[in-house]
Amino acid sequence: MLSPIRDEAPDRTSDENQSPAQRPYPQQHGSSPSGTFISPARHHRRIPSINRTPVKETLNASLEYDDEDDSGQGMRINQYILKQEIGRGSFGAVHLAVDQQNPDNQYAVKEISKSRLRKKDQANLLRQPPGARRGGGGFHLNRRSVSDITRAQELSNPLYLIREEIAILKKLDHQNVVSLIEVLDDPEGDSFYMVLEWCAKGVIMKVDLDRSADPYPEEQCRLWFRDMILGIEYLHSQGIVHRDIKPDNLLLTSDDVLKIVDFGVSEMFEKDAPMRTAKFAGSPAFLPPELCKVGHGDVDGRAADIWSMGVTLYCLLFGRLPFSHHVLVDLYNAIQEDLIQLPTDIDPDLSDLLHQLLQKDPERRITMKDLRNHAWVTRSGSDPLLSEEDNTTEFIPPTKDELDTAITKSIGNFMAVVRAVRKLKRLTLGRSRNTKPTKEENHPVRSQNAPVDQPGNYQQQLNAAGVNTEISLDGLAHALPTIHCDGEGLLQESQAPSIGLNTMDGETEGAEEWANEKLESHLEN
Ligand SMILES: Nc1ncnc2c1ncn2[C@@H]1O[C@H](COP(=O)(O)OP(=O)(O)OP(=O)(O)O)[C@@H](O)[C@H]1O
Repeated sequence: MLSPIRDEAPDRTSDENQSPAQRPYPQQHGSSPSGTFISPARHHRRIPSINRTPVKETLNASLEYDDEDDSGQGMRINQYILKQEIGRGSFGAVHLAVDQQNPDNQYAVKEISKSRLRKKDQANLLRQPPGARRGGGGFHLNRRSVSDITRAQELSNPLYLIREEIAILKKLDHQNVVSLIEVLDDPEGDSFYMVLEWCAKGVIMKVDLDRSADPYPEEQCRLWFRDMILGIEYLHSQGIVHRDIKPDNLLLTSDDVLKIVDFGVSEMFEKDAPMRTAKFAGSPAFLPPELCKVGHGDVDGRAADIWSMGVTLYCLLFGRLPFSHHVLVDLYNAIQEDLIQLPTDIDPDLSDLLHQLLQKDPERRITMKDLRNHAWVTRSGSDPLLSEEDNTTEFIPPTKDELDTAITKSIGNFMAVVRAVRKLKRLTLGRSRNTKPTKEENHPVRSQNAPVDQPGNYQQQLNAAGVNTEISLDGLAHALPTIHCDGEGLLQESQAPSIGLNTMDGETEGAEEWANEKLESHLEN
């Protein structure tokens, strides 16, 4: 049941009489003010992350000061040159960084002070009953007892202090969740560093108890809310409850893709576990009513995230918090008891959604399944989101279109070679285009009699056969080492990453089989 809507408009700091949709679009957020928003491709199919490689852990990083650097910072951690500071969290600064070898590659490098982390760790420890978990980050990993963890482990590897956050980020691979690239420890210093995917437009909105912001147009909010749904649905499917969803933890890339960040208070559960938790964590203004009660006991972590999504959506739409009091007790009371205020001219679908998200009773709050199909989210069904199954699946095989349109240069090269192999076989075997080759012939590069096994020879053979391969020598040299002709298979596992296969499932395992299948179907077509 919907809670009643108050007639008065919310108290805003500016443009009191305008509905959010009428307000001027805040240019600093960088999208078209007036254009019709078209639901982006990522809402209709999962885009595999092209450059996803396993997260590196570097325990012997060195911090160098470069006196000649004119960026104002003059610092380098291994290959990362630190540029300007872009923000500050409770454990240190965040810098824009570039790769020394390839300055076009930009990253966000988050510094984490070991001493501050240890202090927080100890404070947490003191607050917990005997036998409870220890360790940093505030996680509750798999709800297992970790009493066997020794101080020696912590001392031997300081990354241990944020092991759960690293574990979570390592596990995740989704277009709406920030990627962790590397974690580095400088054994000589007080800091370690997390190298994250760079989100050029930064925090989506700065709003808190003391601050309001320019609201976004409703359609822009709908698109970002859809990103949020996909990201959080994926997290939940991985057994992760974020626990701190708020505009501060949503960043935008240069092309306006929303990324969820900061897993500092997240909890990870066994897959398919009920995800219930008694932990009190998150930012007060975004806490659900069930966590604002004294002695609240276990609550459903997913429903808690959904409430915070509601508060966040409210902020994006109206530029202010729905419940706002400086005294914590008053804030918690308001969250538990006050009705939300909405403008009278609001789209009824949006009003319905906000009431369902900010439903005080977690048992009656909208579920993710209903949320993804809600009329406001899908424009009454005319703009559906990609299916839950596609969104939460671990391994996304590329579509034929994705392969053929050469998502990456190297996949393009690979497919060009496949086409060339096919042409060459047809010519050397004197087969017509329509004759179906035998199975043995169908695997030219696997065949014992394959024409060549060296890139140079191969090029010669192609040329001798008069094949116009459309492949530059560079391309061939790049792609061919991934193919060998000894009857063992198509790809040398170690080289699979060079054609981007590891990006399909985060590992090279299965790449050979995948490539064989792809080649086979290409040869048959
Ligand atoms: N990947 C990123 N890309 C771009 N900017 C980032 C990125 N990560 C963080 N930032 C910027 O740095 C600021 C601080 O981030 P950080 O995660 O340290 O702070 P925080 O969210 O307050 O964290 P904490 O909970 O640790 O205090 C963010 O508000 C944001 O402006």
